[in-house]
Amino acid sequence: MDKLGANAANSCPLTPLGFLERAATVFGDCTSVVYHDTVFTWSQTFRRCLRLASALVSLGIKRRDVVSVLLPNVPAMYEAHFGVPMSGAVLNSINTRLDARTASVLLRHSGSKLILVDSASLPLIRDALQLLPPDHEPPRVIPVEDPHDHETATLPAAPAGTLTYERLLEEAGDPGFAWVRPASKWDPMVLNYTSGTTSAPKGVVHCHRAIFLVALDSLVEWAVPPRPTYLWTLPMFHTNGWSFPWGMAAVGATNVCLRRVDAGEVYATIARRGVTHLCGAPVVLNMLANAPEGVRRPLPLPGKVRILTAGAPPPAAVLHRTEAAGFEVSHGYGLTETAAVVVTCAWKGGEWDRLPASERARLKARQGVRTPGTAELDVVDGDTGRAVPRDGAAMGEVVIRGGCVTLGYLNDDEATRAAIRGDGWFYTGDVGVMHPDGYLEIRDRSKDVIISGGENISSVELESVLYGHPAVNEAAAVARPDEFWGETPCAFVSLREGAAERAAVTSEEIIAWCRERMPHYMAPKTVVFMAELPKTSTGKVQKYVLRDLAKKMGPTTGRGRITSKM
Ligand SMILES: Nc1ncnc2c1ncn2[C@@H]1O[C@H](COP(=O)(O)OP(=O)(O)OP(=O)(O)O)[C@@H](O)[C@H]1O
Repeated sequence: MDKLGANAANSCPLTPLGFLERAATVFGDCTSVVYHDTVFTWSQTFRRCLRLASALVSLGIKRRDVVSVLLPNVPAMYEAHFGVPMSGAVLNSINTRLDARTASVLLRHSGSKLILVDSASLPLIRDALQLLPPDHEPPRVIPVEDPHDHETATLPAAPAGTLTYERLLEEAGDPGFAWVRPASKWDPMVLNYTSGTTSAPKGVVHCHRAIFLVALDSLVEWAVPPRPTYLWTLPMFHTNGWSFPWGMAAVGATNVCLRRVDAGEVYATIARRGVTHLCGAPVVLNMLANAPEGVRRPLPLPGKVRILTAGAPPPAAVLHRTEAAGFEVSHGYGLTETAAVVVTCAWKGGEWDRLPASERARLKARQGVRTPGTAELDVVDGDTGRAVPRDGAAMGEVVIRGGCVTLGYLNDDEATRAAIRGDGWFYTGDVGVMHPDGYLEIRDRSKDVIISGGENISSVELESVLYGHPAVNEAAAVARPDEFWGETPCAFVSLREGAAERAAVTSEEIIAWCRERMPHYMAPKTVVFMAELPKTSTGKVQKYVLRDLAKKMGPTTGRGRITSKM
């Protein structure tokens, strides 16, 4: 036994890029990507990705160079997930909703050599490049045109001779290219910036091995069958669409691209294409569930549509409403640093299935257990580093270990050391409890906990009660300074369009609703109505913006309740 181990045949570097080569063999004539009337098969997608990879090499891109993309969910974005790393480069997806200043900071930080840019984002990228320091070599810009989009179609065409994406593939691409395989499973493959919810975005690097593991793990955990029809509602720029660009090649899916996500388009596409699977942050579920009846067509849904939600805590009321609209919802938890969902509320069936719908939603709002591919998950006490009791009450920091964890933050050793510690855990910065049945429940981000009179108040718990109010569309709770208690909860809410209860709702009523359902000290002392809550580009509520607003309102005086409209 002692002499056996790794050998030349069993230790070739793990990479998800091989999924595409296999898909071209198994599913060669089946649809791979569809966007309006553009339809590709798996053998075409494979050849287009090889063309992209070889064209990048011909432009001077080398192993470990960073190649960025600033694209919505169009076919070129899907192809970049294979084509860019098949050239040996590291794929860096930039969020299309960023402003020029942030995009410029990311381009500078990543040292990006080339960027594929959607026509609609060309003005933004031009501004971003102008903000780069004069001694910084700017990335080469390759425009990606979209003949199907009426907004970009009205933009002036690229000047003759411009090397656009399609011309690059056509003129410099070799469909028989021997793609650049990673030299090691640890070779970097993707660089993603965090959403910037709590601090400036950090550059998270993942290797081929991690992406290989999480892509397969996510398919297994979500029980994705062969040949699903997958609707791209989740932006691929958001943590690489939680690894599903690669996973969908492994199962030979039909990838239905969607440039913009609105409820009407999603419902219409589900019916037109026979969609079976889609992913979305809770904000997308809320949009689908709260869409007016005229938009929610056809009713009932034409077939089983499964949604995986992650990215922010889904309130039980939102899960309940989405399932009532006919979707089958799975709930997962992950971070940019874990490349995809690594914890899921694995559904036990049996007794759980027999519970009332609202109780099922409450159970499903828990984040759950580690996925099969994640080695370990725990909640530890910040002072002792020991696991907290599994009593559903003791709070601690959520820690994870496994092949999914990032190589680290690009050019930020201090942040890497703070997150990946000597004790072998990755510290998530999320606060949670472990229930007696071994299921994790996130209570907050450590920076979002409200501390009132020495008691920790979970903003997530309070939000879940607020979401249960029939007139509430969105809710977020933050700390407001208080002269007596230190901090008190301040709720920001937007109201549902057309809800009968909307006209009559008052802040007193919202406060009373909460006080009936939770300990009084946890109920908001202040309620602020807003037309819409401020969100990050990945759809998360920007609590730091709300915290600033709450601070600017000045301290409450302990017992006073102040309400306002914004
Ligand atoms: N199912 C979930 N339930 C609760 N929170 C979730 C869930 N999924 C993700 N999250 C939250 O999202 C975070 C990961 O988000 P992401 O990696 O996009 O960047 P960010 O943390 O929002 O940004 P930054 O690190 O720059 O502040 C997690 O740490 C957690 O707080």
